[in-house]
Amino acid sequence: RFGIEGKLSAKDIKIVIVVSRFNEFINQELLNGAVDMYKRLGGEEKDLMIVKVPGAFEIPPVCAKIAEKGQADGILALGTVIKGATAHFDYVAGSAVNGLNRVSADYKVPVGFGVLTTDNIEQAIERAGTKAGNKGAEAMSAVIETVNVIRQIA
Ligand SMILES: O=c1[nH]c(NC[C@H](O)[C@H](O)[C@H](O)CO)c([N+](=O)[O-])c(=O)[nH]1
Repeated sequence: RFGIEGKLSAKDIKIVIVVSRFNEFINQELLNGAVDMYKRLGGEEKDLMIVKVPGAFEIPPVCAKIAEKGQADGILALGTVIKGATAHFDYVAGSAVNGLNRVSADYKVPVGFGVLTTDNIEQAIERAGTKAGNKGAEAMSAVIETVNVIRQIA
């Protein structure tokens, strides 16, 4: 059998969004875009849960717990890491992406990567619903599609 691809349908797909508060001016827009996309793809309120954490560094462990308890068909991680004066950016951004890769691999659960890692605030705003689109909406679409792919393989 060849040609597996995932439909862009959120029907009966349980999604948990884990969103961080740090840079919440941006993250609120990523969340708005993600929720809007979920509804547009036919997702229902009852199948969507939103979990807030302090910063991007705390996203992976919470995603791991959600995945371990089998509470979601797909997980969407939303956050914004903006390069500041310190090297903190590298550690936070690196730990977020490495941590999420582990969750996805360890629990075989699709994880949408909606964590912005930008050099400055302008770039973050561009990706949170202005000229470069909305990374939250894009990542939601990607995780929905991937859940539908996985369902055909299992
Ligand atoms: O989500 C972010 N957390 C950030 N730091 C906080 C980090 O995620 C943890 O919450 C904190 O270190 C406490 O564990 C950021 N910076 O420091 O720049 C950032 O840009 N984005």
